[in-house]
Amino acid sequence: MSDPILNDKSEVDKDLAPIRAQIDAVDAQLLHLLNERAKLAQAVGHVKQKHAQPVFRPEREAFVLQKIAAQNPGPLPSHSLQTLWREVMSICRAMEEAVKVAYLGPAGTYTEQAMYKQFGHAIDAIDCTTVDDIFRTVEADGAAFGVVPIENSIEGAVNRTMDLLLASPLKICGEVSLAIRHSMLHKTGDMSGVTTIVAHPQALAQCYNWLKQHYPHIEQKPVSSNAQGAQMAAADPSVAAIASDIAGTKYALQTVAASIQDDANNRTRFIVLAKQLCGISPNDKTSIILATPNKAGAVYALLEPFARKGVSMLRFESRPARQKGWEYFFYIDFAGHIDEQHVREALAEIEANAAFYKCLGSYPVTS
Ligand SMILES: O=C(O)C(=O)C[C@]1(C(=O)O)C=C[C@@H](O)C=C1
Repeated sequence: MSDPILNDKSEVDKDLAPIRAQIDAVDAQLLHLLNERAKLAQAVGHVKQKHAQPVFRPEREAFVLQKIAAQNPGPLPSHSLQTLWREVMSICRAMEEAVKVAYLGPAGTYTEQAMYKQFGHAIDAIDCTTVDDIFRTVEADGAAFGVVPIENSIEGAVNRTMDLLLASPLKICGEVSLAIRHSMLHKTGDMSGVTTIVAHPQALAQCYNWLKQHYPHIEQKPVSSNAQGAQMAAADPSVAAIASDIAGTKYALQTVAASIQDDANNRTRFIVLAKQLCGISPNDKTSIILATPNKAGAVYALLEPFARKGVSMLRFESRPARQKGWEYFFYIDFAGHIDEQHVREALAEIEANAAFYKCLGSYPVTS
């Protein structure tokens, strides 16, 4: 008697074979077209080299991604295609030149995730131990770009980044927003012998209620990054770490509990630092730092040109000024690009009246 399972299998194979032949044919076309695209990127690379232009053009990539979503006939979701296209552009870019990007390491941090989200994986990633290190590396041309966290939806601004932006000559040429999902990670998954939970102080704060409810008696120890905590947990079973599942996989840890952050909408925004300025994209924002003379109504008066010229403010943060004479520096993000007429006019008036003015750059908005 013939085996029914084998019979079924050959039936399935018979039905699949013609569809798989079509997939093979489509793959061959994709392969050809992707290589054609890479050759064109190489040609772009030669032109850029001739005119000493930077290889990475965030505004052009923003246009390409917008076009992909606008022209997408489906059924593939646009956001998935955009993820794919970021990698395609990353590989094409690498054919022009290997782009060096400094990030807050070690491997497995959220900053690493943000870097790959922005640049794709075909880059030379350089891991740095502090935000200061990233600024220094890019300033000294050790990397063309740096990715640093700037604000978290629960914890607010990353003060060190804000302070360094004030002093550094670097510009902002991009931003990345990342959903932050923390997991409790342990070498074996058995928490009974754990005496210490380690994580970056922001991660400990973001899981405050969950930790109070589940592990109120275990000591919490802040470390310089969640990935460093994951490394510690991998080496010592008395240590558990709060970090991403990606870090867990990287350091061969078990997930004891996933998504333990107190706020389900926990997001961190990162910025991309560079020496280069960014051209106009389909949807830009600009970041500036201001200080006003210390008198009543000064901030209102200083920002009045924004209202008059129709410029929308997106973010307003203050940092205490250390120098004498000013009380605060104001960090302002607004919609638009410095090369747009109405923005240029508003900024010219603001700069003329400010006690301090610094433009950090215009760059494509990302969700
Ligand atoms: O259009 C360019 O300037 C390119 O270099 C091509 C390309 C792409 O692959 O589409 C690659 C890198 C740039 O960052 C932008 C776009």
